[in-house]
Amino acid sequence: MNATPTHKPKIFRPEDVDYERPKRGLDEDDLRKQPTIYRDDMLAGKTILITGGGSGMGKATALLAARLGAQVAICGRDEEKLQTTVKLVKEEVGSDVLSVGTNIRDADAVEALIGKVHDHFGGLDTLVNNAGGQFPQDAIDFSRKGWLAVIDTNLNGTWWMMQEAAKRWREDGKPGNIVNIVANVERGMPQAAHTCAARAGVIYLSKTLATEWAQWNIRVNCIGPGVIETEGFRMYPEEALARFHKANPMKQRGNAWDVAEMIAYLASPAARFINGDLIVMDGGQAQWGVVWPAGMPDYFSEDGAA
Ligand SMILES: CCCCCCCCCCC/C=C/C(=O)SCCNC(=O)CCNC(=O)[C@H](O)C(C)(C)COP(=O)(O)OP(=O)(O)OC[C@H]1O[C@@H](n2cnc3c(N)ncnc32)[C@H](O)[C@@H]1OP(=O)(O)O
Ligand SMILES: NC(=O)C1=CN([C@@H]2O[C@H](COP(=O)(O)OP(=O)(O)OC[C@H]3O[C@@H](n4cnc5c(N)ncnc54)[C@H](OP(=O)(O)O)[C@@H]3O)[C@@H](O)[C@H]2O)C=CC1
Repeated sequence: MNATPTHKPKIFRPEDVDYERPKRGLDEDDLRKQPTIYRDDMLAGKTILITGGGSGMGKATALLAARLGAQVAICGRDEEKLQTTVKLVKEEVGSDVLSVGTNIRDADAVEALIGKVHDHFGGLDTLVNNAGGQFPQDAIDFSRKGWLAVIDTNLNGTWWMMQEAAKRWREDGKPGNIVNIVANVERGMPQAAHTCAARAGVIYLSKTLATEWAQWNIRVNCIGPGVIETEGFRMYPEEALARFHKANPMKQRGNAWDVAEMIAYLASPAARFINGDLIVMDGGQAQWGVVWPAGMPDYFSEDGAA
């Protein structure tokens, strides 16, 4: 007997995104006002490369790192978004950000990017793999192209970045530091199975490389954000957004600055003995509940089919 589908989630596609919706997360005015506990020369003399630096957590990290004295490089696919970060940092800190349009899925482009950062700054200290994304959908309905797009971006793209950065560190005999932004996947992620698979891959890749690459003084760690309100939220339906924060016992959303401050810590000398770790920033969500970003199927509701 065929089960009758009772659950028809509204899936937002990029063309459905309404950019006139209320702002999501910290805007530039908010970012300018964020305080930091760190000393203002904490990252002086360090070079940091942030993928996906044109928005959300990547943009917040670029600004914070520049404020702490780092030389900053960013990449992403959308030149317009990248330029908003370049301008923000210039206005706030006065320093120039190196911006290189790059699709991290393209291994040749990634190799060129790492080369440009080395040529421009004379080296790289910390790589932040923040670029990524997915769309909420029941796994059974994923198209092949959709599955491949998410795996290629979040797993393969992150790997190309890690490998190219590490090759240069090994060649130059310089220490290296990698921070991978993943997600809170320990209980699985219904309606985000593609990203869950990719992020779990990155976490265990990172744990493995933390050992394999320790001989070259390269550290590898991950940050697993829970619900962090950013521009990326515009991809989700309002009904889902109204529920996201209820999936953690604090009943709050994190913000891009929370994550930026953790990244800055991992980029600092204070983190020199942290390696192969996953730092979860989810307000306790892992112990509390799961999110259904495209709507919970009736089966799971209290009076749903048993
Ligand atoms: C890690 C959180 C998981 C969420 C679940 C828990 C919810 C907790 C709350 C936290 C919310 C978290 C939010 C974020 O992570 S926001 C920050 C990240 N930003 C994004 O995710 C940006 C939006 N996503 C994308 O840009 C795309 O999804 C993608 C990552 C796939 C980009 O790939 P590409 O550039 O190649 O995109 P295309 O448009 O060409 O699509 C390729 C194929 O992918 C399929 N697809 C794409 N979008 C959808 C959709 N909305 N619904 C169904 N299928 C989709 C499709 O097959 C595309 O091919 P076609 O267009 O030819 O059909
Ligand atoms: N916000 C949240 O609650 C959570 C977010 N995350 C993850 O954290 C990271 C940052 O997310 P957030 O700041 O919220 O969202 P954003 O959508 O603002 O940031 C994602 C960035 O990734 C870049 N990007 C995506 N695909 C590629 C690609 N193929 N090549 C280069 N750059 C790419 C985008 O830039 P462009 O469009 O220019 O290519 C964009 O700037 C993402 O990996 C996200 O999935 C994880 C858990 C929860």
